[in-house]
Formats: sequence, C-alpha cells, structure tokens
Amino acid sequence: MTDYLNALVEIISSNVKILNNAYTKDGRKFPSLDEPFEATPSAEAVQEATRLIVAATTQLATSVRSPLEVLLEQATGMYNTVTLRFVNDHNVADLLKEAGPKGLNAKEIGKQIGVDGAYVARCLRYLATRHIFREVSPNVFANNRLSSVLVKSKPFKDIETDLMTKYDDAPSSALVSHSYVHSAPVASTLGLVVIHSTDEGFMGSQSFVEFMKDSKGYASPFSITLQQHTNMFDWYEQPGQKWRAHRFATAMKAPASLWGQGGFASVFDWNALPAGSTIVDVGASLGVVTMEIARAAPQHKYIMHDLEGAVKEARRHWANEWPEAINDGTVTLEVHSFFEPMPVKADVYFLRCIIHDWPEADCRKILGHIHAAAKSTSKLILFEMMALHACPDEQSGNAGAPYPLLANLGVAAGGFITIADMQMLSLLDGRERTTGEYAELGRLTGWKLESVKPGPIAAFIFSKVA
Ligand SMILES: C[S@@+](CC[C@H](N)C(=O)[O-])C[C@H]1O[C@@H](n2cnc3c(N)ncnc32)[C@H](O)[C@@H]1O
Repeated sequence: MTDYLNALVEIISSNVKILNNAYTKDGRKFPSLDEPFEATPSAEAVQEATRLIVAATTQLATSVRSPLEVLLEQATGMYNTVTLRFVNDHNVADLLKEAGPKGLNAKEIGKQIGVDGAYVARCLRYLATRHIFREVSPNVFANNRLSSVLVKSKPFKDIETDLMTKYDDAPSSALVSHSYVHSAPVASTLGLVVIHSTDEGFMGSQSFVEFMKDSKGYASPFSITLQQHTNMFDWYEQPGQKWRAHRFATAMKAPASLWGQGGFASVFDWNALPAGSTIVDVGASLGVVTMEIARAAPQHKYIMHDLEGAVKEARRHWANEWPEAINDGTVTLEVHSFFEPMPVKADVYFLRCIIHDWPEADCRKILGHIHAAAKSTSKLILFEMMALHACPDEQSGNAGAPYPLLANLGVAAGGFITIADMQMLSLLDGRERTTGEYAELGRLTGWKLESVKPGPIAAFIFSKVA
C-alpha cells in the first residue's frame, strides 16, 4: 500500500487531471480564485473529482500542519463569523464591486462605511488570507470569486440602510455545482444562508455548551441567548424581526437549487396519482418545492401550510412568480401550525427541511398529526439531508472511501451536513439524522420507510402503516 502522504497526493493529482481534462474539453482553463465566475462543468465525474480533491487536500494540510495550529485555527473560528458579519453589515462586497478589479484602499472603504480604515484593513486581511477578498496591494482590497457571493443586486448607496429590502431581488438560481458553491456576479440567495449563519447562528452558538448541560426549560441555545422561551420561528413572528424573517424566507429559496431544477419533481411519480389528488406542503415557507412540483403536475391540488408571517411572505412570492396558480385554486396557502391536528386528508404530505428543525418529541407530534389525518394509501415524503458517520457504516450503506480518506470524505461530504447539524442544535435543538434514524422516527409514528432517493437533499418516502 502506498504510504499515507503519497496516497493523499495521488488522490489529488489523479483527480486534478480529471478536472483539467473536463475544462480542456470545454475549451477553457480552470480559473483561479481571482478570475470571474464561470459555471463549473456539471458532469458527475467532475463533482466526484472535486469532492475527492477537497477531502484529500484538507486531510493533507491537517496532517502536515502542527496540531496546535490546527486546533487554534478551529478554536478561533468565531473570527470567520464576525469578520463575515462585519463585511456583510456594511455591504463591503457591494462597495468593492463598484470599485472593480483595482480595488479600494481600506481608508476609503472605512470612510464610506463609517468605520476606522485600520479596522477595515485588518478584517479584510483576515478574510483575504482565507481566500475571501483579495489584497491587491498593501491595504487595497478587491472582490474575488468567494467574496462576490456576498454582493447584492442593488447599488451600494441604495442598500446601506434599508434592512427590509436589502436582500430583495437576489436571484434564486444560485450557481451550484453539487454541494460546491461558486460565486455568481451578484449574490444568490445562498449567500443569505451564509449571512443568517453569522447572525442568528452566531447568537445560538453563544449558549451552545450551557444548553446541552441544562436547557433550563429553554427551547434551544438560541432561546437562552435571547432569554426568551420561544423558538426561533415564533421569534421571527414578533414585531421588529420582520426583516430577519424576510431574509430567512429569501434564503430558503436557495436550497431548492442544491438539487437542481426538476429534482423534487423527479423523486416521486406525481403524474401517476389520480388527477385532482391533494398534496400538502407542511411548513412550506415560500413554497419553492410546491412551485416546482405543481409546474410538473398542475392537475393536482396543492395546499401550503405555515405560520402567519411566513404565509404573508409566501403570498407576496406567489403573486410575483405564479399568480395564476393561486387564482385558479391549483395552490392554496393556509395558516396552520403542524403542532395542531392536520386538517387535510391528503394523498401526499411532504416536508422539506422541517423535521431537522425539531427535537425528537416534537417530530413525533408533527408526524403523528399527519398520520392521524392520512388515508391508508397516503404517502409521506421527507426531504432532508442525510447525516453520515465519519467511519464506515453498514446500516447506512456507506462502505467508506479510498485510503486514507474519512468515510464521509471529511468536509467534502460530511462538512455541510455537520455544520447544518450544529446549526439546527444551536437555533432550534433540532438535528440532522441518518437513514436509520429517519426509519425509526417513521416506525414510532406509524410510517414505513419504503425508499430513499439520495442527493444533496435526500427524499425519504414512507407509506402509512395502519
Ligand atoms: C427551514 S424552513 C423550511 C421551509 C420550506 N419547507 C422549504 O424547504 O423551503 C422551516 C419552516 O417551518 C415553518 N414553521 C415553523 N414552525 C411552524 C409551525 N408550528 N407550523 C407550521 N410551520 C412552521 C417556518 O415558518 C419555516 O417556514
């Protein structure tokens, strides 16, 4: 067997060849981080090569670096959060977009955003050292591919103060190649997930350790930080949080693109259902999944449930995007809490990124209410990410990865899901689950897991058990 370091180097070099060949076939060269965005070739082989390069380079760097340095880098990860929060709050990427590739001096940036230029330079240098922004010459900074994800669609002068409309018009077509995000010339809604993480996520993380020891009756670490006995979604419904609720709802457009167009419509044969079947989107938010499925199978009736504020947001979204579907009754929006008995006897109930928001007892209530209302033939579909152990796991069918990589490819495949798991814990005491855990949750609430369609967001398809 090749020695440890060379095994990693071989994985990197053979997969870099695959990437380069894919670009050569497209008649271009692999771009550096400083070059403008160009969509990545989308072939599965390119995505797999990318995952393996990320897994191996991270493991190689971690292996050769001093353990103390690695731990220090991780222990001070909050500076990633706060520097990103700083540049976002002051719309620095938007300002630098207007400055162009020559960039802008930190003093001038400081003048425009009302912060001492010396602070600005240090924050931007911290980020540039981590490949977010570029230090073009001493204290002069420009956008690069990563920082341009934070660019919004309005001129800098128009977005400085208006929190409610700051993120409007962000295109939902985040340019995503599998789970790797590349920057578009203007911010995608996926950039809002980053920003939400530096704000609500950061607030939650501050009471993370305390909560796990003793929740003191609070719903989540986030609730402890806020000293409020409500969960994050109820907090969004409160006066003063409308702009955060709006930002969150806008961010929720993004994960639809993680699956790519047609992903939700293709996991289930919606057209095999009798015409006029009833399909409920439980906790729908804007209803981006309903929109995709209803476009593919407009002969059915779709009902979206959510809390009052979220339904108001959704009404605005549908009025802009597809008003006919509301006007002709194809899609109905209703205020309904999934903690109350389900009022609809539907053919299919689906929930995207809902179950991961809640602790076990709440998930059982939600799925139990749906079970009580369902027909014997009803289907339940949970669209959720699939948690993976870092070691081989026969039960989940994860046999491992090439030597010496971690079975979940470290941050390459396990990165986003473990971040999401921590985020769910921090914000809501929710969690990401393995396939076995979804099957067990179904068993306890009267649902049999029939099949799983893997993907960045997997579909867990259940049928009702009497
Ligand atoms: C993570 S978002 C997912 C939204 C949507 N399913 C999607 O994937 O775009 C969670 C949603 O659950 C909604 N929600 C929270 N508590 C709820 C409740 N008790 N009843 C109904 N919806 C609720 C929130 O308002 C939010 O829209």
